[in-house]
Amino acid sequence: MLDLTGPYGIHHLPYGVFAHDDEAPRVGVRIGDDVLDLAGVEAVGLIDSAGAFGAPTLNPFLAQGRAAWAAARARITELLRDQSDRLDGLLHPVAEVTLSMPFAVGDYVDFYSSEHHATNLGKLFRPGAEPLLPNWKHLPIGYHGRSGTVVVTGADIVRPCGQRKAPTDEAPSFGPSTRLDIEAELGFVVGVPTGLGQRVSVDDFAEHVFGVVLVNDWSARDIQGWEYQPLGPFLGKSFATSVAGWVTPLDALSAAWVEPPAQEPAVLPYLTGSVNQGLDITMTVEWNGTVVSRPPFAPMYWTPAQQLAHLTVNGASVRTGDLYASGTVSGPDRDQWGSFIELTWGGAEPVTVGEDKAERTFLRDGDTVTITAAAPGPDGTVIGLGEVTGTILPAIGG
Ligand SMILES: O=C(O)/C=C/C(=O)CC(=O)CC(=O)O
Ligand SMILES: [Ca+2]
Ligand SMILES: [Mg+2]
Repeated sequence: MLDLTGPYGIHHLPYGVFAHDDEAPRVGVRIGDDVLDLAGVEAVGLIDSAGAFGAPTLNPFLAQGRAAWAAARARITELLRDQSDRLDGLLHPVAEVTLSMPFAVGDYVDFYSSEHHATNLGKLFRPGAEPLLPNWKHLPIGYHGRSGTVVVTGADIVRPCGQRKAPTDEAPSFGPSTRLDIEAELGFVVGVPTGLGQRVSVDDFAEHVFGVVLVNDWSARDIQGWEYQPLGPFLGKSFATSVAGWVTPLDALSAAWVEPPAQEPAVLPYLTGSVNQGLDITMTVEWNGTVVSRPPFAPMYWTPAQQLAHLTVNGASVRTGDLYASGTVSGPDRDQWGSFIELTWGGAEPVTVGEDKAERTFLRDGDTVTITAAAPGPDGTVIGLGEVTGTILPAIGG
């Protein structure tokens, strides 16, 4: 029996790319603990995606736009409700498939939209200075990341090497990062592209963005702390960024929209709109199996629609498969912070993790971090987002 009511029930239907046995990777939709092979469903004539579901990435489907996304979702819902035996052989247990990158990442942008995270990092990176810089409440701060190093959940993360220089060091040194960290984030996946010179208004967000995916923006704080001024993060974050294998369509999140925090001072008109909402999503961060934090997305200061409006206000185009991440999701309370540099306050206050109750400040080789999340679905149901996991491997050639 298919599980139609759980966190991956019929109200959710996230898309991913999977391979089963020796078959080529193709698009599937998750239902409970199973994956429905949508390329197979199309091959037997039960759905029509103009071939998009046979592709090894979601990109062709993402490019089709909101009407096609809605039609596919309606048809898949109908087929699963019928539980027709025509789907026999097209459902595979999730445990028996291999997930690959769900979409080919176009450009990758990382924002910095949690006031709590920005304040904490300001205090840790720039002690004695005003933690929030003067521009922070006027525009969603972000930087362009490295799309070629975005990897899917389960990929091992090799500890990066680089230059670092603590304020007390006389000169920089080179070696494996000793302050390797995570950042729990929510990513937004662009479906419908824009041309050069075109802006996406706050109200047009849902015409362009297909859905959301959990992100772990691995960060080497020692490398970052030395290199980041004045141009921002570079090699301290570009070695790897992990995403979950399942992309949750916005259409599944209709019950999760919430009023975002009030913005004071008032923002410029291009950052306003009649539909400008936050999402009631709560993440769970596990370090070697121990839950160390539950970051809430609802208090994020800048909304995803404002982020996209800002990203395109200068006429920069977006492409199908572009990924923009929210920035680290940290809430007001200590057990809601989305990075270890915050949770251990710069490495000064270790946390206890794992079965062996080991003390940790930053990541050690062999450590595993897993991020999941939950959001309200329609009629009291729950949407489970997940999971993005990665294990740290020793540095190479340090
Ligand atoms: O305040 C800083 O200098 C640095 C902040 C970050 O490292 C955060 C970042 O990558 C953006 C985010 O995830 O919020
Ligand atoms: Ca980040
Ligand atoms: Mg990264």
